[in-house]
Amino acid sequence: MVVQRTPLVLASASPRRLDLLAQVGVAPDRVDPADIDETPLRDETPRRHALRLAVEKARAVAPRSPGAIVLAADTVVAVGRRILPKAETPEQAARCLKLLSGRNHKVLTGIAAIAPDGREASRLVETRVQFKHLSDAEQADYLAGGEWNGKAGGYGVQGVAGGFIIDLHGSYTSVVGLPLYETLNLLTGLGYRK
Ligand SMILES: Cc1cn([C@H]2C[C@H](O)[C@@H](COP(=O)(O)OP(=O)(O)OP(=O)(O)O)O2)c(=O)[nH]c1=O
Repeated sequence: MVVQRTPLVLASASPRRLDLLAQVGVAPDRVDPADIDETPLRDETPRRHALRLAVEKARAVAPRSPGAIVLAADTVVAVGRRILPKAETPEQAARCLKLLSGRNHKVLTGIAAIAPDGREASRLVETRVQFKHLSDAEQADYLAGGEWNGKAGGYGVQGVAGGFIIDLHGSYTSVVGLPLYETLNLLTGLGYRK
């Protein structure tokens, strides 16, 4: 008897998430980004926000992917209780860099998966990141480079900003957008086989 493997759908538009899965030999059968409202709720903590959005993204895509496991994630950068935006303009990125310069922040990534039988699993992964002090010239150079575009908190640890980081406690892959250890556990728990 041939046992069919369950297809995997990645509910994300982030090329980083696809690359991270490829790094561990997971190739989604389909990529189907979720289009949901990502505005934080009033008084929502960064942890709750990242987890809620990951679950909502997975739930948005699951109805159009019968028979598949649907995987989604959400990454948020937070200073204290303050959620930084996903930078879409140089002004937003500049405000983020100023705030992150010379201090600690947290990167919260929520991951969620839904199995074909409707079972749901989710996790929240927290990483503490310490940035060095960034001079005005360093901030201007980084902004000119454009790597901040579309990234939570206006930076990408996998690029030039990797050189800003004094200390990182937690999951590096979670900061890039998908915590691989926890994601593999989640998928395996729902019956996914490579
Ligand atoms: C902090 C940080 C974030 N990021 C990225 C990961 C995510 O793509 C993005 C956070 O936005 P998300 O809303 O988590 O993801 P997305 O909008 O890119 O894709 P989708 O919602 O469809 O899944 O920031 C990095 O690439 N490097 C980093 O160091």
